[in-house]
Amino acid sequence: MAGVDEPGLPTLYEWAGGLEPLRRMIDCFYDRVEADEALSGFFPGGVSTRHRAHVADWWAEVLGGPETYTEQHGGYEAMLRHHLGLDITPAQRHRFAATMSLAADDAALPADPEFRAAIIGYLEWGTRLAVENSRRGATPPAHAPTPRWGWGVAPPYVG
Ligand code: HEM
Repeated sequence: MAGVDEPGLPTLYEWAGGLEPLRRMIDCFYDRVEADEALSGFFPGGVSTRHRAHVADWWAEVLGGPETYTEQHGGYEAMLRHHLGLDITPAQRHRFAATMSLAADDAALPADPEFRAAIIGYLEWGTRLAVENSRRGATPPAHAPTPRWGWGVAPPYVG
């Protein structure tokens, strides 16, 4: 899948180094979540390998990689379904986002400001939507494409 940026720019997926580094980030993230008193309650019994793989596939697709989540795991509709009714609080959202930022460091993802700003932008957006969609009685769009994220206002500087 092409990125959403100007032609010639690498996708965020390519810049990250492909699926393996994203899997590493998600693994580091859920290892932290399992030990986190604010977040572990969402995953009674721990976070399965299957769950970790699905979430890594979601991130890969959003960042411009292969469309595995849409083709094999149910796409936007499945992702949405998993969050309905979770009733995520703002404090839990913040911990989730901060923990993912730490996990990006744990996994030694590229640390340049442009890449990190872009993925944190997606994280902030996605977690805030997750809070809204998880509220009791929420009526989010039933169908939507899997989002695509790009570099936004700060692509890598090419001198
Ligand atoms: C950028 C933000 C987020 C992304 C990209 C994301 C992604 C996903 C995806 C793709 C799934 C489904 C995995 C599958 O298909 O098996 C999922 C499930 C889940 N997510 Fe999120 N999520 C986000 C935010 C959150 C937040 C803020 C929380 C809670 C604090 C949360 C808690 C959960 C839980 C508990 C499940 C599993 C539910 C179940 O198994 O029934 N997520 N997430």
